Amino acid sequence: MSGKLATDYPSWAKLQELYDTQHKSLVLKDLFAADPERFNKLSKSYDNASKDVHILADLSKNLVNDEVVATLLQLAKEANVEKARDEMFAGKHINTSEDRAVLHVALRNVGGEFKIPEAGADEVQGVLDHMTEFSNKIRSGEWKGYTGKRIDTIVNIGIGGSDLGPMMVTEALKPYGSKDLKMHFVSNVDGTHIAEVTSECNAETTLFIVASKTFTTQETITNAESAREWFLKSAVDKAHIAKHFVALSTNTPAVTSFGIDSANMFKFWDWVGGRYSLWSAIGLSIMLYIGPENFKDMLLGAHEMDKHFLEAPLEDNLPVLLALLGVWYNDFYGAQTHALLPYDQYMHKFADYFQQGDMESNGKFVSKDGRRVSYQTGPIIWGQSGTNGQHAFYQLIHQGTKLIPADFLAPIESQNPIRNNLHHEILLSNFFAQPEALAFGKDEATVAQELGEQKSNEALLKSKVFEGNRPTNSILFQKLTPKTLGSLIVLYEHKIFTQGCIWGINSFDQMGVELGKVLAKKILGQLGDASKVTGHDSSTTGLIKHFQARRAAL
Ligand SMILES: O=P(O)(O)OC[C@H]1O[C@](O)(CO)[C@@H](O)[C@@H]1O
Repeated sequence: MSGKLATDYPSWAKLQELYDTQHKSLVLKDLFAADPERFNKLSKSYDNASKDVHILADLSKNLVNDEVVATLLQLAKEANVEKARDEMFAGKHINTSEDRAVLHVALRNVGGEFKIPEAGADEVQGVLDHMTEFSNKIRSGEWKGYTGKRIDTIVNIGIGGSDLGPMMVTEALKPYGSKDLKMHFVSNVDGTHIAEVTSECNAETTLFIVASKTFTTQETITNAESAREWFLKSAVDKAHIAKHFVALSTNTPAVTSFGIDSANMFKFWDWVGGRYSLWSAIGLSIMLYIGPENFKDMLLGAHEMDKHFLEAPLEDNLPVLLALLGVWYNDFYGAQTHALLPYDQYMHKFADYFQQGDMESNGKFVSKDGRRVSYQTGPIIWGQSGTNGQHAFYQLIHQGTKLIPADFLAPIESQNPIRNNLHHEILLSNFFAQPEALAFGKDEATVAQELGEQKSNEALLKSKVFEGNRPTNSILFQKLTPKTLGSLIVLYEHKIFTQGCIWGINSFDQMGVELGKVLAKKILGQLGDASKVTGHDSSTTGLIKHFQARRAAL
């Protein structure tokens, strides 16, 4: 990493100048009218070697011209994105604040193609083999619960990266999931979460997966202890825990002191960041559900997108292009957010997943070398599946006062082509229509013509105008298979990496989550006794005391 700030690059100043002098003329209607080849020039195809993953990313509905694109690419060069990328793949300790390598790419290094020194290939394969053997036993019914019955319910207990990835992927790959396993995910420390889930479980046939990289996370350990207490109410004998609790962690001593046999621990390493860990042992719930072969396919799809990121020239490199366009809106247009809008019901957790992936990675105001940056870093990521979002928040995207760049994603083939694909055609009509409406809008003259007599109603006339010129990426993929999903996730992972690199921040630590945790621990020690409530501001003290008084009156 260069240790530079984004503002140190000559292309940064050039982009500002381009924005100042040209943004008023970057009007999609005009840009398309001026260049009939715009779609062909600005849409990029990705096909893997075996031709079973196809992605088309149409970037033409962005507020850019050739000069802006060239300058953005120049920014990637000046920021040494390629060098930083190569350093990540080579195992350099690019997570500088924690002095760690960042090697989630090693977890999907199918066939050992990349030579990555720090990540022991044997160890990675060893854990995959352990996961495979265990998954096969559960899925075949060979693994029995304490009364001799097969496991039919999986409860993954974890939070953040130890929850969101497995949950998003098991939802996305439901068509590949086992019909014999019911999947649950418990994350929130609110007792309601574990209580509601266990109320649907039978202790004799439930497997709890305690997923925590550190095995110290308060929410996860509390939920795991409650699950163990619930389980022992039925099973009584602690020896039965071995058949019903497994752990996914880097922390062997904490796992064994919890009472989980080290043989039932699936290991990973400190070079796997929590929000990049679904490819590791943290993905055990995914493998149990979709089976080892499909899990391997997902890794392969991920690996192939890694290769694309490594090998494609910057101007054809999908993660790099998405990242650069994001920087253009985030830093020059002042866009605060970025919406992820998958038109595939199976991807309904995709935006939730990348809220952590992106915001925990790039929500940083300090550069790698400790300087306060003077520009915007990570955007607010949000969204939900289409067409539901259309009936919730699209009003604001179309006619609100904020610029909201958005990615639309959709499969060409539906997993459920019911009624001769009628639903899918309606869905995709919306997928095509929304970016068109956002880009080209509807002008006052057209509205007036449509209104006829009513056009004299000025307020009505104005309220029906769509200004357009709202940028989108449209990403069409063939079908949401394990391989394709693996590729799509990695597309966004490397987008985040590229942006972090340009902004000069460390995308791989998460210091911003610590302070709240420390304060909560201190407050927990004071909650039981009003006389102990000290060391807070008057608001926090007032709130705690109000809670204590109302609780005491119960
Ligand atoms: O897997 P662990 O160690 O329980 O951590 C859970 C999550 O907590 C965080 O450390 C902070 O939210 C995330 O980065 C991580 O994914």
